[in-house]
Parts: sequence; C-alpha cells; structure tokens
Amino acid sequence: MTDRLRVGIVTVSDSVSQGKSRDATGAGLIALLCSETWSESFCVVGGHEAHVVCDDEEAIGGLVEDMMADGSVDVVVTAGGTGPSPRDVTPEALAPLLGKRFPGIVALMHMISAEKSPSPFWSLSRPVAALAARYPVLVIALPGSPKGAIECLEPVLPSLVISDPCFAAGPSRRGSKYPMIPLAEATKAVLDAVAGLPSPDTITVALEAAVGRVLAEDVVAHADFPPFPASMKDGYAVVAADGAGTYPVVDDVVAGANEAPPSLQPGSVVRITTGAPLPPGADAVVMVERTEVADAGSGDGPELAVTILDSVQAGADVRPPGCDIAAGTTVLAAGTVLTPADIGLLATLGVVAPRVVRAPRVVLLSTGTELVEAGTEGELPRGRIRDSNRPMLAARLAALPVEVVDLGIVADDEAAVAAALAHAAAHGDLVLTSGGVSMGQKDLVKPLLATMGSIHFGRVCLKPGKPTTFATLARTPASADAAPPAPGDAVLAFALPGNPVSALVTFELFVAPALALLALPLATRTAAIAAAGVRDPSAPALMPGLALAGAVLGHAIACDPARPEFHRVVLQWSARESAFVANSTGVQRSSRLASASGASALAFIPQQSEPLAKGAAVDVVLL
Ligand SMILES: Nc1nc2c(c(=O)[nH]1)N[C@H]1C(S)=C(S)[C@@H](COP(=O)(O)OP(=O)(O)OC[C@H]3O[C@@H](n4cnc5c(N)ncnc54)[C@H](O)[C@@H]3O)O[C@H]1N2
Ligand code: MOO
Repeated sequence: MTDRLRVGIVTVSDSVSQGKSRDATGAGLIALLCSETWSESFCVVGGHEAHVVCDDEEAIGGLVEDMMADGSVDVVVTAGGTGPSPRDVTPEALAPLLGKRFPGIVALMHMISAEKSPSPFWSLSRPVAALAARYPVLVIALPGSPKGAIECLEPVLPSLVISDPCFAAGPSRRGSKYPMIPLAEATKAVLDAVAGLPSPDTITVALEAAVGRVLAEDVVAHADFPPFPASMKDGYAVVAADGAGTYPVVDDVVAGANEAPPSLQPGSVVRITTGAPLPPGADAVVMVERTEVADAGSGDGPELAVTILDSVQAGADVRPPGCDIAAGTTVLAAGTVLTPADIGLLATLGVVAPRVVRAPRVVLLSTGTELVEAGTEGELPRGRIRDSNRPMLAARLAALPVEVVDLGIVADDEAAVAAALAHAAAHGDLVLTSGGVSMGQKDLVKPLLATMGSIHFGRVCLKPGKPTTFATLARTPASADAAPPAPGDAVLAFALPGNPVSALVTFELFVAPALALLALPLATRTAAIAAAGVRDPSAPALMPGLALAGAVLGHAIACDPARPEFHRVVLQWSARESAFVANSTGVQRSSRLASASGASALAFIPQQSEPLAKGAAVDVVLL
C-alpha cells in the first residue's frame, strides 16, 4: 500500500436524500476518520460531505458500484438501511457486488453494539463487511444512527488498516492516483494558481483594433463632455423666465458653427439645431413642434418672429457641460473588456491608441495516435478519426482576447508528447491539450505534466469531464539567451479529456474564465478573485466570470448519483411561466458533439439518485 486508505462514505437515508434531515451520521463518520487518531491511516474521498442516497436497492447498488469502478476508493463505508424494516435494503443492494465476507468484523460490530446499546434492538441490525467481487475495495455497511455508526466503525478501523495488503495484493489496485475532487476545490485550485501570476505586459493598439481587448489602465476624462451647453432639440433657444409669447428671432445657430453667437437678450429667441452650443444668456430650448411662426419674413432666412406656445423651466432640453462625461472622472477602468460602446467613449475622449493587456498566448495541441487532420479527405484508415477538438477549441479561442499557437496533432508517443509540452511551456502562457488524461496505457499527458511542474488536480467530480487535469508548469526560457522568467511566473496547463463534449464543457467551465482572469491587470484580477469568494465554503463552486441564470426544466432529467452533470440544454423564454425553460439536446454521451451543437446553456444537474422533475428549478451556465 502506498498511502492512506481512501474511504468513500455513503449515507443511505430517505429523509436525508429528500433534504428533510441533516446528514449527522455522514458528518460524524467523516469527523472520526479525519480525527488526529485516524487521519494518518485514512483519507475521506469526496470532500467534507458524504454521498447521500435514498433507501432504494438499485440506487444504492449503482452508487457503490460507480464509486468502486471509479478507482478512487479503497473502502466504501455505508451507513443506514441495515435494519429490519421493508425500506432497509442496504445489505440486499450490496450483496451482488460482494465477494469474500469478513464475519469477524461483523461479530466485532455486534459485540460493541451489545455492550454499548441499552436496548436489544442492535441484534436486528445487519451490518456487512466484505471484499467487493470485482474491485480491490472493502465494503462496510453500518447502522444508520450517528451513535451506532460511529460506535461500530471505530473498533473495526484497525482491522481495515491491516486488511489492506490482503486485498490490495489480489487484483492489483489499478485506480487513478488522482483523487476525484469536488468542483469547488477544482475552482479554488485554478483561482489560487491564477492569483499568484504576475500582471500581464501591456501594449498600445490602434482604436480600430481595440474591441475585445482588455484595458490596461484607467482612462480619465481631461475635459467636460459636452464641452459647452448644447441644445437637445431642434427649436429655439430662449430665456426661460420670458415664458410663452411671441418673440423676435434674432439669430440662427447650427451644430458645428464655430462663431460664438452674441448674447441672447430677454424678450428674444435664437433658432438652434440639436447639438449646437446655446448662445450666452439663453437657458432653455423649446422644440420647434411647440412653436408657431408669427412672422415668416421673406421666407429665405429664418423666420422673423415665433410664438412660443408653452413656458419652460430653465435647463429644459439643454445638456450642460460635463453632463455626459465630467472632467476628472474615470470613464473606463483598467480591466474593462472593450465593447463597441467603449470604443466610442475612447474616441470621444480622443484616445486613439489605448493601452491594453498583451493577449495571453495559448498553445493548443491535440494528443492521440488515432487523430488525423480535419482536412484529410476520403475514407480514413481503420482506427483513425479526424481531430475535431483542435478546430473546435481554436474556434472558441478566436472569440477571446488571446493569441493562439497551434502545435497540431501529437501522437501518443512519450518523446513526442514530452517535446510538445516542453515547447508549449516555453512559448505559452497557457498550455491547452486534449486527450491522453485517462487510464489507458497511452494516456501520457498527466505523468509528463507531473515532471514539468505541479498537478493541482487530475480528476474532478464532474460529468462530463472527470479526467480534467490542471497543472502549473515551470516556464522555461524559449532560448538560451532569452530573459529568465519573472519570479513566481508559471505557465498554466489544462489537459482536457479527449472526448469532444468533455473538452468543450471543461473549456467553458475552467479555461475560458481562467483566460479572462489571466488577461486582467493584477489589481483587477485580485479584486475579481476576492469578489468570487471561493474561499468561503458557502460560495458558488464555479469560476467567476461565468454567466449564470436560472431556468426550469421542460421535462424530467435523470440525475447521476456519483457526479453532478452539466447537461446541454436549449433555453426558450416562456412568457406564461416568466422563466427560461430548459430542454435537453438529447443523448448526453461525451463523444456525441451533437449534444453541444445548438445548446444555449449548460444546466447544472445535481449529484443525486432521484431524477429532477419537469418544472424543477436549475442553475444554468449561459454559453
Ligand atoms: N478505465 C477508465 N477509462 C476511462 C475513464 C476512467 O475513469 N477509467 N474515463 C473515461 C472518461 S470519463 C473520459 S472523458 C475519457 C477521457 O479520456 P482521455 O482524456 O484519456 O482521452 P482519449 O482516451 O485520448 O480519448 C477519448 C475519446 O475521445 C476521442 N478523441 C480524443 N481526442 C480527440 C480529438 N482531438 N478529436 C476527436 N476525438 C478525440 C478518442 O478517439 C476517444 O474516443 O476516458 C474514459 N475512459
Ligand atoms: O467524464 Mo467523461 O468526460 O464523462 O466522458
């Protein structure tokens, strides 16, 4: 045995799974295994909460088998469902999965219960201790009460420690060495790594090329806009105090005229166009529709007199200087992703070469001996498929403020993958691979990344996307005479699963938000990460920057008791329900890219045994 025994805990309870009661038993068992006495021998897989499943034979068996097949546990401990009532079916659910039994462990549990329990009820409890038939996993089924479960487990823990070599030596332990961490932990690992990176370099770009780029510094207005009191209507500049009545038209001012008009005296008006500067002395504008011609004059020039039909307040239909942009204000903050409106603002201020952040460089490659270029024509040799991930990810990256270096397809050959990753780490800010991160003998990416830096996670409790891997790599200088990397500088590496849907979904969940943060000036990035509050366990588990919304399901959706799922859905607004209705894109297999085609969102389907009913509220990540 290499390390501590990895224990998965399952609470079997209708009331906990329906949210009617708190999982005190699961919490108690986790606390016991994490206590000072036992934490050197055991670690709890799956974070700080037990898996919860209802008292249903199929659901219990399915969950426990998934946990064992996953390779992330050495021991599964269930609590609950061992009593005599009709709903107590844990031993029956486990029976088909089990091989060798350990009656001694069961006898020990009964002895302890007899000693500690005031009532004889313990004798009706049916605890289980056995080795799984098909996996090197020990299965222990405990009674469900917090006191009973803890009392039964603690005395048998020494037997579990000594039993390990017996079962690990049989069918060798072939699970992943990477624990399957919860989404929130994965998010935190990415945020911690991004937070520690230096501020990106900055460059200036022409205004026409600046849309979508990230502003590197605050842009402050040095003058008021409008720079003069400007008319908001075509009509007549007036002295508001004059009120309604007939007045001579003494001048005509149009937008753009650069001659200062003479001061307007009370008892007279000036014809004016929208955007023209108000003559000194005028304090309001009356739109032409609220006037009548009193004396048209010759008809060639402005009318000689008009009747103002309504009296107006001072300031009516006038934009005072600085009302749109006041001198001294920060118009655009560093970190703003420039939109067309922002380009207009910069143009207003006369900023024609804004300083922006240098686009992070993403080095993209696909791994897989089976892959050929998308452009390969005709029938492919047996076993070969076209590389869809790289064109797909490149297309997605094209919508982001990043520069892409395409390293093409790399065969599953250790030397070739190692060389490609080393080149990527020398030339990129972020390395993005797909394929080669699961359990096959040709899945080389994880071990190679481990030699180049630190792997922060190698599996995430997520569907699709379980083998998603995130590492930070030491930045290697691109050439011998290149400047050494800045202290603390590192290259982010995301090794996405090869299944195309898994690659796309995990790109959306981790890579796109990480790139957005990477492209922020340090102060803005730090603030964005702090605002995300991922260090607060009650905060949302997703990366900041994702566009979240709520929706109701258009139909029931089955849930996975082992992993939360990001189900591809099409959202449609329902005026009747005043809500977005989410409808599945069909079979969600992670090789079936059609499930992502046309999807407008990823609906978060929680990890649970019961399906979500039609109309259930779900969180969605907008795509
Ligand atoms: N024993 C286990 N096997 C697998 C597990 C597991 O837990 N235990 N996890 C499965 C899951 S979940 C996923 S997702 C995949 C991920 O596998 P890899 O990341 O190692 O990817 P590959 O094996 O290289 O490829 C998987 C699949 O995708 C196709 N592929 C790969 N790259 C591309 C590409 N660029 N364009 C199109 N299609 C691609 C490849 O041909 C495979 O069909 O592992 C499961 N296995
Ligand atoms: O987790 Mo894999 O990405 O389901 O297919």
